[in-house]
Amino acid sequence: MDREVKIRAKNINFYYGNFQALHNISLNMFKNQVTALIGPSGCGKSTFLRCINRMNDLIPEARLEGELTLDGVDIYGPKIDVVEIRRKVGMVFQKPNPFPKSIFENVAYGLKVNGIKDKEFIAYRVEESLKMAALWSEVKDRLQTSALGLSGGQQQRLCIARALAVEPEVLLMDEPASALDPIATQKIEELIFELKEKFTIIIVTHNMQQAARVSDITAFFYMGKLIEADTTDVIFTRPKEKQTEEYITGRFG
Ligand SMILES: Nc1ncnc2c1ncn2[C@@H]1O[C@H](COP(=O)(O)OP(=O)(O)OP(=O)(O)O)[C@@H](O)[C@H]1O
Repeated sequence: MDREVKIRAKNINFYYGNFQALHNISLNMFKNQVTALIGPSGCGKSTFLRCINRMNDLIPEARLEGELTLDGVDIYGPKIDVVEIRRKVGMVFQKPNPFPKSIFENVAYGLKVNGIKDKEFIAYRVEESLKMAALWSEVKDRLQTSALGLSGGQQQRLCIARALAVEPEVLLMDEPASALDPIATQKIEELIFELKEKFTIIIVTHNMQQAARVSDITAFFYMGKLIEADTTDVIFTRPKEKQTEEYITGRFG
């Protein structure tokens, strides 16, 4: 398969003060593929994910070493505009976190923050984004009602639409379905499958079946180290490392 590297991590070390949370992580993440980060609690999956859009910058005493590139450009380079990185690399969190505003305003938010004032364009992007997030048909007649009136699954798809509105290239998802029921989870998984046609997706999940269902590449983290990364099929059927095998067969973690 001809795969284009979208994000390249090379020898990443990450520290919270004196505590080293990531040890020498090197991983290629490919365009239009889903990369799943799996591993037991506290192994550094979310930390690694947050390095990609510089969310960890907000944490005092946090420090990164190594090289992280997006389309070959250093995400931590001196000339980088962090706001632009976060536009290109959108994020969806574990708990749906819509703003206490209307459905429309939630999706339009990022556009307005980016200085877009053209109302017609905003309305067009809101509709497009809600369609991409498979939510449009459920909300098109109530766009001006509060987002907080939506179900948990709908709220999460709204947060995905909000992330998509500013036309990102990469979508980071930190356990996006862990707070949802099985039906809402299935919808999110189907959505991920559709979205990878347009975006590069990196997902943290505790749920190994989910990783197996949605991802092309799986990376197994353990105690801040990347133990093994390979195609999802290889990781789940014939991993090379004993620790990976023990984890995916449920013998620890
Ligand atoms: N803001 C922070 N300050 C200090 N230490 C932190 C911070 N965030 C995470 N850590 C520590 O870094 C390590 C990795 O945490 P991280 O949240 O990345 O793991 P994780 O694999 O995503 O875990 P989980 O699956 O439970 O979310 C843990 O030991 C955690 O306690």
